[in-house]
Amino acid sequence: MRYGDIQTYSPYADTNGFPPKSFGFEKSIDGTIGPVGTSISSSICIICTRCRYDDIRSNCFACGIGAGKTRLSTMEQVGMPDFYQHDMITTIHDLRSAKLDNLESMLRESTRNHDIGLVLPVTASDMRAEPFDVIVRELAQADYIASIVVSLGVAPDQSDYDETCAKIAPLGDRAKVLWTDGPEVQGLYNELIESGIDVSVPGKGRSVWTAFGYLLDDPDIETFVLHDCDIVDYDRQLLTRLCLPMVHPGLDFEFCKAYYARVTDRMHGRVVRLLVAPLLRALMQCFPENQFVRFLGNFRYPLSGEFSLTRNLARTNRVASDWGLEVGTLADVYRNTSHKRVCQVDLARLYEHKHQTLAVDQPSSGLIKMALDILTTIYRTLASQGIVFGESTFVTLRASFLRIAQDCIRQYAADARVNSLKYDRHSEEMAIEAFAQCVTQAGEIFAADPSGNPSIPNWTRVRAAFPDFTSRLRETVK
Ligand SMILES: O=C(O)[C@H](O)COP(=O)(O)O
Repeated sequence: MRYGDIQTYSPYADTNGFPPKSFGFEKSIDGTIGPVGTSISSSICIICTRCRYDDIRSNCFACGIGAGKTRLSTMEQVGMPDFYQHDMITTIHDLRSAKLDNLESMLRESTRNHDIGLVLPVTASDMRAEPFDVIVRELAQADYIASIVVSLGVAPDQSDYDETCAKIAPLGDRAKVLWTDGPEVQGLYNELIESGIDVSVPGKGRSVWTAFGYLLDDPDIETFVLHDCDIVDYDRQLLTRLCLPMVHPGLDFEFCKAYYARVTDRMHGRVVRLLVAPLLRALMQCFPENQFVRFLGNFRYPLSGEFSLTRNLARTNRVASDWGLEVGTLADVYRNTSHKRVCQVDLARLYEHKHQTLAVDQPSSGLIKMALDILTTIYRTLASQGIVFGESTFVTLRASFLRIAQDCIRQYAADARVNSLKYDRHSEEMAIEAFAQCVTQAGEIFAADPSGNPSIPNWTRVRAAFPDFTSRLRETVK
């Protein structure tokens, strides 16, 4: 079965037209049985992860109206769960809604001889927002994480650093703030820049790369995990699911990427749904033999910012400094390991985060900038594999993209209708028009500069030139 050929109706809207997350029925507390997702009377209620798990919420902070309704865990649902596997990578589903206690005890057992380092890229404004406090509270109980690096960027003032240190104090000595805008770390960056290693572009990519360097200096850390800090309604189950595939002694994965449904009372994930999913199908039409495009097509949420990887990959992967970070990471994973060692995991939650604007007249910000960075990263990766792009390639790709994206809209509209989600078809049509323009515009950017703004070199290269760099970085952070 090729995805995209079928229409799916899912209680948790699936972004790429993949098979639904689960089929079956559930029961509301008054005994009424209905399709999964309908026993909770309001669609907004689904943003509260906890409402998914057999508890009765009288005061759901996300929606406040979950009272009197209960949802049976997936295991108790009547019907067949989604256990669909793609052809290249492994998918770890949320089949039985495993309880946090079980996951944590498995993780504690698995990490007896296996240290995990967690990277939290955060800006000063996200550090001051409510989700960060929740994240710290949850992590205080995550004793299976050996080291936590809060990589603080867009934080020019000493007070930003001081406040972050104060906020993470409950995490104890295992947590450190890596202040990327601070004078000491800037001094280290300058040293690299002067010797021709370009780390001049600030952003999430550089923050993540620097945190990897810090963790690499600790020889005990075997698994590196990363998640964003703007996740609304965070709980540490997300973290356990991201770590387990990497650390469980019975498994042999080297890279694990998260997926989830970005849904509240409507579908979000506009770039994934309206750009990346149709683009990958269009690329498959243009380059049916290309394995990398097929590999990307296996990911249910290729832009998720949450992933875990081995020490070896953290050392050998390059890191893009722009919005190409997620797709660029997948490109390096594809190059540096076997697809058999790659998995994606359902974080067993609906995921809400802060949203950026989609303003067509602002190509240097918001979702248009994100789209351009993603497209140029994909084009450059394909070119590096020997794919030849002519001007007409981008014209054809755009035409193909537009037609497929229109089909996607029809699918999302149907999915939204059956799930009682709001769906603004007009703004979705406007978005794909804007993204279609990006397809050719990114082609021009690529043609003008085929290798482009290079990614930050990998740590193997940096440590070859400066063997003591990571230990000096570590000292600086301490
Ligand atoms: O994941 C995405 O597609 C982008 O981050 C945009 O997400 P949003 O539509 O939920 O803001």
